[in-house]
Amino acid sequence: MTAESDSAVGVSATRATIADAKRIVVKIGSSALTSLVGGLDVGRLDLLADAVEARMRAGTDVIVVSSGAIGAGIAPLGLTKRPRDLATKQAAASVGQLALAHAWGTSFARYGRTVGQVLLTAEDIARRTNHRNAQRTLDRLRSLGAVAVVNENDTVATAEIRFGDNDRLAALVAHLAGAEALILLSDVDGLYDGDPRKGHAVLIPEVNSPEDLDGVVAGSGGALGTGGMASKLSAARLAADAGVPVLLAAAADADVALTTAHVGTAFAGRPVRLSSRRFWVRHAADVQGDLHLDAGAVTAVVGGRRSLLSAGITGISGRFYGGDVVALRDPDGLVVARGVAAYDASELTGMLGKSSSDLSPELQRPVVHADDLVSVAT
Ligand SMILES: Nc1ncnc2c1ncn2[C@@H]1O[C@H](COP(=O)(O)OP(=O)(O)O)[C@@H](O)[C@H]1O
Ligand SMILES: N[C@@H](CCC(=O)OP(=O)(O)O)C(=O)O
Repeated sequence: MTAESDSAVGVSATRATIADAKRIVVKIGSSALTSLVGGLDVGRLDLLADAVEARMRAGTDVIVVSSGAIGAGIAPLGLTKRPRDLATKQAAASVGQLALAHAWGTSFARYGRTVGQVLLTAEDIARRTNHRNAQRTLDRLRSLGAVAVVNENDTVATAEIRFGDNDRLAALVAHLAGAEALILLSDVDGLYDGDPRKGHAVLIPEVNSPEDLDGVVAGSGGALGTGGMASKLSAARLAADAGVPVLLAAAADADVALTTAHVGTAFAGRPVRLSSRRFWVRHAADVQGDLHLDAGAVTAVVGGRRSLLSAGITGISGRFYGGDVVALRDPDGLVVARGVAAYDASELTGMLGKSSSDLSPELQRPVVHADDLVSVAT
């Protein structure tokens, strides 16, 4: 089989997985749902609800992640462009979220379908107990036949604890909900090798490995979008780690995207997904402190996938407790891995640089066990 036909098989396999998935997350970007002059585009929203309803009737559980709160709040507040400061963004979101939820509710009511609004902060996903709460709410909405419409809880999220963009939120929700596919709908019809607004660019139909992204320039978003193409690529990587394939397509093609998936760019999921715990360590958890490693420990942990022992730690920073996630830094200060610390920072202070035989028996466990450790490079 030639390399070309191999990749053709890859194309149909990923798209078939997306088309056949029994649980999916569909994320709609602000750029597709709102405009600066017209505000919320209710006609577009109806078409999206039509496509989601059709897929649900075909037997798939669908969770919607809808951006657009800030975009929908701009005109009613008499603003003329997307605000930049946090307080005005939050004011716009508080006005716009009401309009957005109402529009989704009205649109799905055409089918007798009930909508549940789920507003999440990054903390709701970073803490494992909150994480389970969100999971239970989504599960119960599904079992009651309602469709969940998720957005970031913009009015309470501060700059430090934001998801940053809804592409990332959608990928985290896909993991949390055990979805088998993620569909990102935007104002662009797929991934191009460069920003299509800036001149000639070529559509990339399939991304099967990081090498397929060589030379791709992921530019910024439009006047209303948040992260541009860079945030979609990092969300696709995050979803791939959870074994979830991603389709990036235009919202105008939502019907095709949600039926055959024969449109846009398809990103393959990892064949071997990270365990739920390691996924959480790498992508979802908040980092509470840092461990500074010597060169030998970096090699053992990153290259050899071994547990981190106190002998290889030269310093610590931050106030963390056993069970918290910490960043592991190399001698140049670069983060090379993340892991769950087995000890409190206060206990670790007296253990630095000591080999296990110099420590009392209760302190001889690894500082970060290999099962709780994820390199940031792989
Ligand atoms: N390499 C690229 N391929 C496709 N689109 C790109 C690329 N680089 C930048 N873009 C721009 O990213 C925009 C989509 O991002 P964004 O505005 O954040 O969308 P959304 O609101 O759907 O999240 C598109 O309008 C497109 O012009
Ligand atoms: N929570 C924000 C969405 C921020 C965001 O990520 O927007 P987008 O890049 O359009 O998906 C809002 O509803 O306006």
